[in-house]
Amino acid sequence: MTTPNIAFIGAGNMAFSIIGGLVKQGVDPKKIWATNIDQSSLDKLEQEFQVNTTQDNHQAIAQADVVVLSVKPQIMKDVITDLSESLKAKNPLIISIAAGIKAETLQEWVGQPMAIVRCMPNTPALLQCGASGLYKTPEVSDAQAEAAEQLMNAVGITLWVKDEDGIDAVTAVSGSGPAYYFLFMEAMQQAGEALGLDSQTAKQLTLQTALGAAKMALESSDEPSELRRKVTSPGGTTEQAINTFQQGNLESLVKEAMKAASDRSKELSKILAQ
Ligand SMILES: NC(=O)C1=CN([C@@H]2O[C@H](COP(=O)(O)OP(=O)(O)OC[C@H]3O[C@@H](n4cnc5c(N)ncnc54)[C@H](O)[C@@H]3O)[C@@H](O)[C@H]2O)C=CC1
Ligand SMILES: O=C(O)[C@@H]1CCC=N1
Repeated sequence: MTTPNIAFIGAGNMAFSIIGGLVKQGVDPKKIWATNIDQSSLDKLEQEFQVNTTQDNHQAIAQADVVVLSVKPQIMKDVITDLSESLKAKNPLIISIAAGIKAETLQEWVGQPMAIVRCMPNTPALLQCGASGLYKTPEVSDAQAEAAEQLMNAVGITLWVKDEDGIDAVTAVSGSGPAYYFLFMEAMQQAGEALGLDSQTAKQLTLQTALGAAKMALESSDEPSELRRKVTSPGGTTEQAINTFQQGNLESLVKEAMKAASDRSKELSKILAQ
């Protein structure tokens, strides 16, 4: 892909994953600028990926065709207010990865309508296995939308949502989703240990099983429910485990948990817009 100059403002965990994915995909690290108030985070990025780094957000924006806003939602207002003049002067495509901040709010903080793509990525971007949901404002040109899509395609799959509310759902599914699977892995490893396996054996079996199940679900023409059926012999062992999960209302718990994530995204939109 022809890479634009990209500035990551607030390059912490999530930006680290995206930058790592981009560089591993062959993007020229010299096209990437990363900023942070914390010099040790910048040193790590520079050592691992040889990208340009600076503590000066204005300097990074001055180089950029695309500005990725990747600070925590709670400090976004202060950061944008400070950068408002630089953003207006450069007029880049802005990609915000912050959970729960509406494009309209970002535009208000900049002080004028801007081309904004809201992107909800996830940390497996580091391994080019990310999943991102994208939403664009009317100010985004076709070329800019394509640039945003290409950028995030370099680190995984991208799907556009038509309504901005869709980003709340994407956040609950794939943005936060890796943490749900990690929690499940932790629980399976602990349960394996409780059944007598040593910690390393329980861990390796758990992780390889997660990988194998995800690969099968992705590559098979069968739906996950059918793949599950094929593992579950009538009167066998899996049936006992599945029955136990269902008696514990796993499905409704998952629904409730993901609604809580989506509700928090909506709630943040209201709180942070003030
Ligand atoms: N971590 C995740 O899995 C995901 C995070 N997000 C979003 O990504 C954003 C960042 O999240 P994380 O990377 O987890 O947070 P983080 O805290 O690791 O990264 C933010 C970085 O911004 C730096 N920073 C603070 N003030 C700054 C300033 N004035 N100028 C420059 N840098 C500054 C901090 O030192 C920190 O390293 C959030 O808005 C979050 O909603 C979205 C999807 C997934
Ligand atoms: O927990 C959060 O708020 C962020 C957004 C999605 C994943 N991490």
